[in-house]
Amino acid sequence: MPFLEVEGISKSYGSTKVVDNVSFSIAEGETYGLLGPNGAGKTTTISIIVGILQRDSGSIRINGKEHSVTDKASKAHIGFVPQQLAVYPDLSAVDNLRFFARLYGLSRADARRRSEEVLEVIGLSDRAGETVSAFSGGMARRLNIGIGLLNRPGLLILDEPTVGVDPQSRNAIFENVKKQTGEGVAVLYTTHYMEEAERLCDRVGVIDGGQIKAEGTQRELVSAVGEDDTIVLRMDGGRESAIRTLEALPETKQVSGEGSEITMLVADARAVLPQVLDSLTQTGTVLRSVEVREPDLEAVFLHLTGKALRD
Ligand SMILES: Nc1ncnc2c1ncn2[C@@H]1O[C@H](COP(=O)(O)OP(=O)(O)OP(=O)(O)O)[C@@H](O)[C@H]1O
Repeated sequence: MPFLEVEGISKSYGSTKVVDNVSFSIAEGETYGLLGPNGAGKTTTISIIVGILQRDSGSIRINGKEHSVTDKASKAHIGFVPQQLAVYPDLSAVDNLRFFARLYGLSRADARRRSEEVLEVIGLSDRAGETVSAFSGGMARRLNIGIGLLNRPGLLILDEPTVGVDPQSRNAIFENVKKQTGEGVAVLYTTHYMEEAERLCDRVGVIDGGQIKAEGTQRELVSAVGEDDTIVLRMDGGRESAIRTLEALPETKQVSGEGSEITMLVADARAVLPQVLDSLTQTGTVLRSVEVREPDLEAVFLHLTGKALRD
């Protein structure tokens, strides 16, 4: 049973549908990415799940039960890290955590204990007493994530958590997310960065104009849109005979050569690579290098929406 089940949620402003019949589910320990450009409807979808906004229709189940934002137990399943920083700049990191832990209803002693644990998780234990206004953007964002972890949520929702963050903090954020999924937390992660969706998410929902256009693992999405893989082979000589060998393989869609390089298109490079290497070895071709290029989510997005993912 999935931990989060979103079914057919919609939201309109006036006559504009900004979330249009969106459905997806996330299992325990799974990271699900909502990938789409600015204005696609990611924040609105999240705001509905968190309860900041009301949906016009659709249903949400968490841990098998109808999710109601007025139900404390239901809300306690969710840890939410908003796009905008929601920390007090004049307080220290530890005081921020203790304050929010008390807001979540933890006793004073539990709030202290949990704040120390969370500082450890987000890697800020040695900066705990420093005022947040002295933090870098990335450190403040890690603290923001820490607040989302205080109540040990089963579902962690992060809205574009790496925007404007330095590479080191970005990696720390990724590690935090992986640590959480390792402990069984279901993660909903929105981004307009294809690389993040590819690196972090088990499954991705491609969202545009309020609609989920396609969903699956990167591999599934790429094969669904029918983009071919490319294999680039470099060799010292014998290019023409190698091309003839490769053209004879049943899986080959296209082969072309230039200089010491051969480029071939196939549906699934990983599946045919052993055969490609075998047949070239048999005909005496000496390879210098082999490179496999699989189509990325950018190509998928372009294919599905007719536009680029980037701003
Ligand atoms: N209160 C509102 N009134 C009218 N339109 C709104 C309102 N809030 C959001 N929208 C519109 O809804 C659409 C979806 O916005 P949303 O913030 O969910 O997108 P997003 O994918 O999260 O993008 P971003 O990363 O820029 O936040 C946008 O076209 C936005 O202009």
